Amino acid sequence: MSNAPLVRLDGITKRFGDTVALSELSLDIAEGEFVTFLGPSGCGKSTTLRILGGFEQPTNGKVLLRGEDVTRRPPEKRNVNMVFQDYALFPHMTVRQNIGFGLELKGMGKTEIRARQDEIMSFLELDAFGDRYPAQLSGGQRQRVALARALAPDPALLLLDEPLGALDAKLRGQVQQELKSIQRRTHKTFFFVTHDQEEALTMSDRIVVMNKGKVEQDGTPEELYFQPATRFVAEFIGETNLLHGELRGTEGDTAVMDWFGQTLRGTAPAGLPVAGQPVTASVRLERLGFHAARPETANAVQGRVTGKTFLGSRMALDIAVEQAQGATLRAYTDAGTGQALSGDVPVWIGWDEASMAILRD
Ligand SMILES: Nc1ncnc2c1ncn2[C@@H]1O[C@H](COP(=O)(O)OP(=O)(O)OP(=O)(O)O)[C@@H](O)[C@H]1O
Repeated sequence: MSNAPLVRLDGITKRFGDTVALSELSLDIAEGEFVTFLGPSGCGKSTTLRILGGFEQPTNGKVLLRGEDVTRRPPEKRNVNMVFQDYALFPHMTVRQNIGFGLELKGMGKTEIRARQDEIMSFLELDAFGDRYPAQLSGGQRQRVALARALAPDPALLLLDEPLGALDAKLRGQVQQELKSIQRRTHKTFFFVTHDQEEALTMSDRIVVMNKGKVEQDGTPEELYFQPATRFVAEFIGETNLLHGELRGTEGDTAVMDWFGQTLRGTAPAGLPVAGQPVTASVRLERLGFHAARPETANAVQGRVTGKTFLGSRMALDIAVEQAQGATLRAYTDAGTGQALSGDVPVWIGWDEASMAILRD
């Protein structure tokens, strides 16, 4: 069984009465991965986490840990630990006691517990807070104690349910970096749940985008951002241009589409509709380039700047593409280029094939 993935979810369906929270979800997680489950409210993220943790039973399907079926095994017998959004620290226990709690449950001896508490407090820079109670800590420190308590028993898998939700924006960014660095240093497998796409892009090795109880797309942050397979993913992650047109055909990984009389080339996911059908393409704002003359890029159209938004280090431009019946594009450019472009003179806009993903609906 040594080749088995750390976690395998095998055809998990979960129903609550008439609600289908998860529908035949299958997923492997390798040892040491930082996997983020991303999706809108109600898509089944917490339910998946609860099933992995043993707090909930699936209606159908299996949960395997290192190849072993643990579907019916209670949480304390799984070697999996969870960090909750509200941390769930014991208010009447000190930091040291909170960290020791899981170790006592495991039946560790006093000396061993003390050594492990010291080790984990030093690792997470909590040494100075051992005798404090949760109420005497800042939000970020409490978050670290929750993490220390969950890591102390050395679980094979750590489940994190929106653990940064209670932190303000500035602290959140800092704790994101910390959490990522802790994951790297411990080589632990983190399964992180969030509905915040930016957080997912920043922290993860791999993102699983969920929609209505199903996996919408599973890939690296770069793949999901630049090669979204579906319209849902393209719109959920970052800002994008959606170009509505008609599919001309596919040649290997390339798809050719007609966009109001303009022929455009992009990357094609598996399962595209047949030629002649309406399709949507996604191209990110920062992938559009401005040129005085027609560029050599696979895609080039002429347009006029109709609006400018100053964003500090860069500028967002709205462009009307006259050759495409006035359809609009939005692009980011540096502030200097943005300022120099006038709405009176048409400008060429170019982007390459790899920058545009043709989407499945
Ligand atoms: N105990 C329950 N009883 C009935 N329905 C439930 C229960 N738990 C979850 N659901 C339903 O299952 C679906 C998935 O819920 P889940 O909590 O997994 O979503 P989520 O993606 O974690 O959402 P959020 O981001 O809001 O936490 C929802 O429609 C929810 O209403």
